[in-house]
Amino acid sequence: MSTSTIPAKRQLILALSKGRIFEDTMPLLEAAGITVLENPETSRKLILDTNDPGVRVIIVRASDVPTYVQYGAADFGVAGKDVLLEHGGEGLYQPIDLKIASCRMSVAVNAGFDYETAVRQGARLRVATKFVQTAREHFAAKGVHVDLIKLYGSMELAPLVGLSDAIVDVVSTGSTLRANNLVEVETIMEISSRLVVNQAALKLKRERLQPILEAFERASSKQS
Ligand SMILES: Nc1ncnc2c1ncn2[C@@H]1O[C@H](COP(=O)(O)OP(=O)(O)OP(=O)(O)O)[C@@H](O)[C@H]1O
Ligand SMILES: O=P(O)(O)OC[C@H]1O[C@H](OP(=O)(O)OP(=O)(O)O)[C@H](O)[C@@H]1O
Repeated sequence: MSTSTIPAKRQLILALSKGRIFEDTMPLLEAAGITVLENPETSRKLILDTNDPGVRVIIVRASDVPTYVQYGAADFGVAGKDVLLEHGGEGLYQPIDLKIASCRMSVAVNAGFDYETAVRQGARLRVATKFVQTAREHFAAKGVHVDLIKLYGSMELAPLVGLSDAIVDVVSTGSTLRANNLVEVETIMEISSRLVVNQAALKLKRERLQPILEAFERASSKQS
């Protein structure tokens, strides 16, 4: 059956990012009976077919997943809590914590930097991060004055070359911090990835979406 014979309200588009989110979402899709027929690591295609002619996967940057879903260009997607907090969640229904791509959001500094004393003495800190909303809220709640420097990657470099006193970044094994002689001084929050659904799609395509959401929920609760 070609996609053109499937009514629009039965066609679904899922937004995923390459790498850990794509890989960790595959078993959940399999649990819903959906197999992606192409591998984004080896193919340059951005729209991937599945064994279900009514379901396609689009490959976008991790931080762009909420935007595609918010505007309805994708019906649903998978995004980290870190990314969702920066986006704000407008237009998104977030029904399931998939408990994949688990990590934590932390503050880290150069091994020699006395963060506690700097905070206690009311120093103004320069903080480099991709997660400016989360960092702003964290330091405001602590009453710490910060100048935030927006970066798009490799945050760990910033304190090493004097761009910042501290970073706010995600940490999993801690090996990137250790390799760069940085220490974690505060955990801001635990992070995992969530299923996000376009609010209009949830109403208009509920019949098609519901069984997939239920399969994701069952499969993710088995993983935890
Ligand atoms: N080291 C890690 N271990 C486990 N989960 C992680 C790790 N790093 C990031 N994550 C989680 O996985 C999600 C996707 O990470 P990924 O590295 O694929 O994208 P990114 O490079 O951070 O995003 P972008 O390409 O938009 O800059 C993150 O939003 C975060 O929730
Ligand atoms: O504590 P660890 O296990 O070392 O993980 C932390 C690292 O993981 C992420 O980077 P990633 O591997 O996703 O590379 P990226 O920054 O290029 O996305 C994050 O930005 C840290 O650098």
